[in-house]
Amino acid sequence: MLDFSPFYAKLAGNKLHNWLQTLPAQLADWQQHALHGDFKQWQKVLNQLPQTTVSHVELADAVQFGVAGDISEGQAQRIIHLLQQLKPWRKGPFNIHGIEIDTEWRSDFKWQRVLPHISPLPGRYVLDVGCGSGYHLWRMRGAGAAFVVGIDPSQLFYSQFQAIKHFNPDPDVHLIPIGIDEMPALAQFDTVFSMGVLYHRRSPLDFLQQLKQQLRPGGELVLETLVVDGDQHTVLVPGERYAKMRNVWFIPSSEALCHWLNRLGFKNPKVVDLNTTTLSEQRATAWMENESLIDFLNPTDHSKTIEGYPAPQRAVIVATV
Ligand SMILES: Nc1ncnc2c1ncn2[C@@H]1O[C@H](C[S@+](CC[C@H]([NH3+])C(=O)[O-])CC(=O)[O-])[C@@H](O)[C@H]1O
Repeated sequence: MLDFSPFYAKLAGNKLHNWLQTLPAQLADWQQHALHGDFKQWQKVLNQLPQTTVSHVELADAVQFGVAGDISEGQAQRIIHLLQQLKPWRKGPFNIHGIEIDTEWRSDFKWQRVLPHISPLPGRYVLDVGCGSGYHLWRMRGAGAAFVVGIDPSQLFYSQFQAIKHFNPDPDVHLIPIGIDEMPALAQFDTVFSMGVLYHRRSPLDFLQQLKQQLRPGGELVLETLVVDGDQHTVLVPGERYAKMRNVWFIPSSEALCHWLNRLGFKNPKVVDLNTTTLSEQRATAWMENESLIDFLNPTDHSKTIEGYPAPQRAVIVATV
C-alpha cells in the first residue's frame, strides 16, 4: 500500500485543506486499480533502493542529490541497475550520487526559458499540472517555492518521481497521481504551471478554465505549449498524428492563446518566450532508447514534422487572474 498520509497531514495544516474532501477517496480507489502489472513491478524496484546519506542537495542549477563519494561502487551499480528498470526516462536530467540519468528531454532548457519571466517563487504554493516525472517540481522548490504539488496520471512518471524523492524526501515536494479532471476547484495556489499539456486536451478552453479555478485571486498562470505561426484566429488541428504523437488536438498560435485567455477572464496574458525545439533538447539517450525528435521530423527538411506540419515550436505565456 502506498502511504499518502504525510501529504494529507500537510494539507490538513495548510490552505489546501479543502482538497481533503475528495482526494483520499480518489487515491484509495486509484490504488485498488493501479497496484498490478507494470506498476506493481516498479513499486518492487523502488522498495529495493538502498538507504543512502546524501551529502549535498542541488536544486537551483540542476537536480543533484548526493555525490559519488557518498556511496560504494557496489551501491552505485545497484542503484543504476534498479533505476534502469524504470526506463524510459523522458524528463530530467537527474544526478543521483554522481549517477547521471540522461533523459530524453533536457527539461532544464525549458526551465531556463521560463524562470526569468515568472513572479518570484519564494513563499509561494505552486501546482504543476502534467508534471511528468517531476523534474520541474524540484526546480520550483529550488527557486524558493514553499509548497510544491505536481499532478500527473502516468504511473511510470509517478514511480520515477518516487525513485528520485527516495534520495531527498523533501516534505514540501509532492506528486499526486491524478489528472486535472479529478481536482476540485481549490482557488488557493499562488502559481499554476502547465507545461506541455494543453495540446493533449480535447477541450483546451475548458482546460484553461480548470487551471484558472486552482488560482487564488491575483495568482499567476504559467502556460507552456506547442504553437504555430499565425494571428488570433489561427489554430492547427492535426490529423491522426502530429510528430508521430497520436493524442494532439489543438495547436493555436500564441496570439490565439492570448485571445482565449482574455476571453476566459485572465488578465495581461503575455508571450514571454518562443522557441523551436532543437535536437539537443529532445533526443534518444542510454536512458530512453526509443525514437525521439530526429525521427519525428521530415528527414530532408527539419522545419517540418514527418507528417508535413510545422516542426514543434513552443511558447511560454504568463497571465494572472
Ligand atoms: N488530464 C491530465 N491531467 C494532468 N496531466 C496530464 C493529463 N493528461 C496527460 N497528462 C500528463 O501531461 C504530461 C505531458 S508531458 C509534459 C511534462 C512536463 N510538464 C514538461 O513540460 O516537461 C509532454 C508530452 O508528453 O508531450 C504527461 O506526463 C501526461 O501524463
